[in-house]
Amino acid sequence: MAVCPVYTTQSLNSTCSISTPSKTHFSSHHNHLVFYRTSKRTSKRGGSSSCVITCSAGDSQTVVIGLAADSGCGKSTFMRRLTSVFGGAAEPPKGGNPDSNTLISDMTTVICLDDYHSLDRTGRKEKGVTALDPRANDFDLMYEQVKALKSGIAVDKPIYNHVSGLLDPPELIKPPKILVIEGLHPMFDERVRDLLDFSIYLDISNEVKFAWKIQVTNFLTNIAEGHG
Ligand SMILES: Nc1ncnc2c1ncn2[C@@H]1O[C@H](COP(=O)(O)OP(=O)(O)OP(=O)(O)O)[C@@H](O)[C@H]1O
Ligand SMILES: O=C(CO)[C@H](O)[C@H](O)COP(=O)(O)O
Repeated sequence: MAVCPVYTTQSLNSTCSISTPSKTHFSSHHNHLVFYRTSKRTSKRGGSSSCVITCSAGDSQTVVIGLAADSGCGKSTFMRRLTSVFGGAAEPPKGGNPDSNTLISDMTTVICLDDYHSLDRTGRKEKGVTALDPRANDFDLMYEQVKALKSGIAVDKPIYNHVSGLLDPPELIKPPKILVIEGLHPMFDERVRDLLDFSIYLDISNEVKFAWKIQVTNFLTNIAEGHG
């Protein structure tokens, strides 16, 4: 399995290319990437190595990228960086639900798979399952909607409201050039997995994960105590 730092150029249909310098490293196996941190590596010639990844689909077809990671492992942070490289600021749908999890930029729409929770917060508590449990997610709807978007058909996607813990009325999602589905389970269901042109897993060690959690907790505590 090849391993190299992510000084990566990706090109889509040879018309769009991105360059994302990062300290994160990845290993490449077929078209699946596993990101992780490691010590600095250099090529045999002494310089940093680089890797070019190409992902393409038919001109009229939406390219679908799946980004999987556990909660709090940097999916949003990674996506913000990725979408900004594709162009334009990523923003929630204009005039829509202020608690929408969707981000739209010039070429890219990022859908959060939390929106396919079939059980709301109370429902999960009653059933004794977490959001990570496949039984708490509607994979049939996820498949139907990702398939429709990939085929150029708009969908009314549900919204899981992280503020209230409830399922809100759906929002209209139009097919973008690049569709990113990010969340706990973009690769769990075989039908959804087969729709992915490119998949990414952020594999964050517990040590780093806990450090980030502490960072967030300290930040929120400071705000709550008025030191923000
Ligand atoms: N590469 C990074 N370096 C340092 N901190 C990071 C990095 N990526 C994410 N973080 C921090 O980790 C925290 C969680 O990141 P983020 O919100 O992107 O994760 P998430 O997977 O989208 O979370 P959730 O599942 O709750 O939606 C944030 O405070 C963010 O600043
Ligand atoms: O972010 C998550 C998974 O990706 C959350 O863990 C899950 O959606 C449950 O959300 P909440 O704790 O707001 O009810």
